[in-house]
Amino acid sequence: MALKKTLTIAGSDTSGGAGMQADLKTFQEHGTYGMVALTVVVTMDPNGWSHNVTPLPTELLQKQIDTALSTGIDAVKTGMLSTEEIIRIAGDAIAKSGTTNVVIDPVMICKGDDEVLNPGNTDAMVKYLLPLAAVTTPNLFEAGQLAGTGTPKTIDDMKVAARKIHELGAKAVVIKGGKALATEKATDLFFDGETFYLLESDKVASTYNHGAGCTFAASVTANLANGLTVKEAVIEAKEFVSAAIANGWALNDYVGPVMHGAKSRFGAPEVTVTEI
Ligand SMILES: Nc1ncnc2c1ncn2[C@@H]1O[C@H](COP(=O)(O)OP(=O)(O)O)[C@@H](O)[C@H]1O
Ligand SMILES: Cc1ncc(COP(=O)(O)O)c(C=O)c1O
Ligand SMILES: [Mg+2]
Repeated sequence: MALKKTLTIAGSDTSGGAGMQADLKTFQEHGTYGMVALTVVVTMDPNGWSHNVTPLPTELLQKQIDTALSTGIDAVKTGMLSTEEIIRIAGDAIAKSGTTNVVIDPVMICKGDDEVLNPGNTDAMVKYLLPLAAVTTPNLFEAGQLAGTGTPKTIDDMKVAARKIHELGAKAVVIKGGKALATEKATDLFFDGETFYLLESDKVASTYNHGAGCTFAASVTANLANGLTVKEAVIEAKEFVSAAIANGWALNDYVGPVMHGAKSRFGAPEVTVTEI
């Protein structure tokens, strides 16, 4: 039986919760065939868990992309890209990929680490990636950077940022309020270019949410490959990640990854969708 082919152009989170590890686990859970073009390797200091990001040579990234694209892919996502050159290479790859199922997760920051990867990358993402996006999935901070509005603090701020990001070329936008937004529920704003929707689920009190953003975007990607509409894809992804967060666990004293396979094992918390 032929499977839908999903590619992630992303970094390796050696601790396994985020990055391409989250993407592959999520692709598998959605019944798609996962492939990786690796951009950077993230390692952690065993004493204190601070992150170290090591880029791979760009020629090697290009060879991986050529390999994966030659198979004919059904959907592609981007994750941690780290330099302007890598962002440009990813943009060229997506333009050549032959699929419009393109999910741009504009990773600029890792949870628990305050350091912005490379502030100059925002311009490159706007130039090379947003115009190709069927959907982009910034968190609050990333949405503020892309839109140039500063970090949204309210749903109205999120609407303004989503509209700007849509004007920059992304066909649809999900701004993840997550636990940072001061709302009772875990609230994300979905904008399809015409209508705004709130996607809400119960906020999980746990801090074991490492990899939530990658898991959400990978879920959207696999859903698009499987033929869902963008709206259907983001709603299922919200269910998928809510289940993963609700079952997050402690890997060690420093980090708690989400449980990528939770939805199929334990079911998903309820997600409500409200047009606003
Ligand atoms: N504590 C939480 N409880 C329930 N859902 C959450 C929680 N934190 C984040 N989410 C959801 O997880 C998804 C990823 O969001 P977020 O963690 O903000 O992204 P990122 O990892 O990119 O910063 C979103 O759908 C968000 O609403
Ligand atoms: C390789 C890599 N990609 C992406 C991320 C972003 O992860 P999140 O899903 O928590 O936004 C991280 C964070 O550690 C990472 O190491
Ligand atoms: Mg993220």
